[in-house]
Amino acid sequence: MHEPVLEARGLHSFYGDSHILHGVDFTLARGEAVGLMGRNGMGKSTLLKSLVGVVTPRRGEVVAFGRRTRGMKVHEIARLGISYVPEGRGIFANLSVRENLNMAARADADGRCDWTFERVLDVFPRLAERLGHGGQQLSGGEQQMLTIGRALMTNPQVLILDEATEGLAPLVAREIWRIIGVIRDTGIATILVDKNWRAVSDITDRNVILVKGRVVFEGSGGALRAQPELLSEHLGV
Ligand SMILES: Nc1ncnc2c1ncn2[C@@H]1O[C@H](COP(=O)(O)OP(=O)(O)OP(=O)(O)O)[C@@H](O)[C@H]1O
Repeated sequence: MHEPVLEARGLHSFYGDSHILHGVDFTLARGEAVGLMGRNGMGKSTLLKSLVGVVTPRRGEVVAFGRRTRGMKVHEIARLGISYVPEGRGIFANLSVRENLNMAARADADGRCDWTFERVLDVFPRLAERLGHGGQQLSGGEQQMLTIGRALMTNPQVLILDEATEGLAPLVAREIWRIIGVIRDTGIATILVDKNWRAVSDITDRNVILVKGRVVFEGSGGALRAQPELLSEHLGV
């Protein structure tokens, strides 16, 4: 296996007195795509937020690119090469598509700029046709594309997508899945959370199921499909 780029070791995270993560271990290797699954409220978003420093774990540690992140600020962790796209869309509604993309641009931690404006537009031909449009003029699917495009403009080594297809029509969601597949093929390590476990596991190398803040399964899409009882018990399908 490749070296880990992001790791959680024995994470315990809380909101006030609510104990949400109960000793979660999680690893993402360089270039790997991992699906994070589980029913509503099981702690998926909390794990993502703990990995990127939005939530500070009370116990355990997060290691990003070999560095312990405890005490680091959210933007400092991001600068190591992690782009986190939370639920909902992170664009500037009053700026154009072009401005939204250019604003996000930065080199990676080694000063490399593999993802240029042009390359991002190659992945999102739809955005290329709407460069002058304001964010608020875009459809939900286009806003999601712009959100992911902005994430790529930061030249991340790790891309974390929480519910990227939420609320999108099936055809639009399918286009987003195609794009996520293209991004994975470029070698960016990816963590995906999405209600559509089938679409997730078609793309990922490995999948992790969380139940009440604990990892109960880790395996390939094939292993997941071969255990329908897991799917019905933990994913409600
Ligand atoms: N800011 C918060 N303050 C208090 N409790 C929270 C907060 N955010 C989430 N929770 C609670 O923490 C638990 C885990 O939520 P989390 O969002 O991590 O789950 P999830 O698996 O991502 O599910 P969902 O798909 O519903 O977002 C839930 O019980 C939720 O109500």
